[in-house]
Amino acid sequence: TQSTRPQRILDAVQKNATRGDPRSVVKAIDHFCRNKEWAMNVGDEKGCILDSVVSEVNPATVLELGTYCGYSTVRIASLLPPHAKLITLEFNPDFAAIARQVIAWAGLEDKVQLVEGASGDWIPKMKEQFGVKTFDLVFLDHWKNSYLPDTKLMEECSLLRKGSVLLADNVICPGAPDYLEFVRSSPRYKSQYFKSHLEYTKVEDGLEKSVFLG
Ligand SMILES: O=C(NCCCCc1cc2ccncc2s1)c1cc(-c2ccc(F)cc2)cc(O)c1O
Ligand SMILES: [Mg+2]
Repeated sequence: TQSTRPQRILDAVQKNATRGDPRSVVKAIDHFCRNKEWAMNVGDEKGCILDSVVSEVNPATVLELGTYCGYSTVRIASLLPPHAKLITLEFNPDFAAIARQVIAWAGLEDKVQLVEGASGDWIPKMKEQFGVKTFDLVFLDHWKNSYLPDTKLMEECSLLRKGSVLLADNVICPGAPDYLEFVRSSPRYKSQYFKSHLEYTKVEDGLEKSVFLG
């Protein structure tokens, strides 16, 4: 039967990465997506910026919106302190099934809770379902036109505290113009743009880091 791209990414991980070695999982996916088939992982160039923000924040609680194959999930979880928790939401069940296996191959299943469903449904249930008070870091990498409504929803659900960091992928390509305008003009956020490139290409893209001021 015809395999899907996420399945081919998982195959590349299982063939080329070492079980329990997150860096080898990241390397295997980047090699596959750069040399065989493009895929919408945050990638190595923006991934380094992601790593530096995660290390700087040193979060105890992380929310990732948009898991895909688990590439950024593995990058983030591999940098978390012991007992820290990452909740990642994925809408597509086929992507979620592959991501679970990629996260397991990296040996990070104890740090990661993968939840299947839509961000708009799950954000209001975070506290009651997962005992989360607030998120120290949120990585936005899901539907680009959901970045802004979901950020407002997280505020309304008191999931952000003074100092919570939002890091958004793809603010240039495919783009999230309404979100960018909001976080850059709101007095409740301190925003900073990290210029980079669309994963595995020369096209401009970047990450927007926005600190919630409370
Ligand atoms: O759409 C992208 N990413 C979101 C996929 C949507 C998956 C979702 C997850 C989820 C979880 C919870 N609730 C709702 C949702 S919806 C995306 C697209 C490109 C791209 C760039 C240039 C192209 F020519 C073609 C694609 C690059 C990227 O880095 C992306 O992240
Ligand atoms: Mg992305």
